[in-house]
Amino acid sequence: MARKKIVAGNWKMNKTPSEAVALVEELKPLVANEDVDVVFCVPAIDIIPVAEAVKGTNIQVGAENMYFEESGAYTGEISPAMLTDAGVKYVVLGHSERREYFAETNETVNKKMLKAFEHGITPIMCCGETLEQREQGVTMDFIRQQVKVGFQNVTADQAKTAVIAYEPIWAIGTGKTATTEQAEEVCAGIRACIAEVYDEATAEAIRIQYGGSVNAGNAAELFAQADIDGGLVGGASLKADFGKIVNYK
Ligand SMILES: O=C(CO)COP(=O)(O)O
Repeated sequence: MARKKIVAGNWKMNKTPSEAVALVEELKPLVANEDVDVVFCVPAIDIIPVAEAVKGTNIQVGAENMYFEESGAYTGEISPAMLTDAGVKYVVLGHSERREYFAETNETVNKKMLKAFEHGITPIMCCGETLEQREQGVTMDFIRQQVKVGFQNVTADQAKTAVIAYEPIWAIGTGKTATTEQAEEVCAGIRACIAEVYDEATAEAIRIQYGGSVNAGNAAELFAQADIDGGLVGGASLKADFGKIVNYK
């Protein structure tokens, strides 16, 4: 069975609540496409107004991070129950920016993965190599470790519903997209890794996105690859171009 494509915008630290609502209103008609899962992953403070603004549309709301405890003395953090109560269906975990600036590790990503599943939130787990790692020829070793540790104790049934985003760090926000061949090669490698950890059925079901300078011009070719099931889009998710990416065909 063909996997349904999933195109998610990662707004990062952009848009105040009122700007967020205005952007949703602008994008709503442009992203109407029932053949694709469309997700807006937005800053925590924008989640409630965005959830309200997307009511009655095909757009799902995602968070950009989440903590792995239920509640308590964790000043500044957001719990899984807070997200689900606000209508969140997806959460981006382990984005390279969180790994670089906020000390996220494979182990904390794994704890968050387990919590997300427990609460019925679909994780979009990010992985990806640095330029140095690519040049050293260790891309797949590094990514396999991110995936294997990130999925520790995740069941096959849970893994089947998960999303993995392959985002080469050197392609994020740089305008430098991985070539279609490079992107497909790694996404196929991630699927093979899932097949090893679980089984073929899980590898066939899991959705793998490419992220890193996806735009209206390159989406169609990237999403046509056998192992690329959509995209995680940064910069281009904040403008009308996102509609063209969702309607890439
Ligand atoms: O980090 C990304 C999405 O999570 C990619 O960002 P850009 O699309 O701006 O390169």
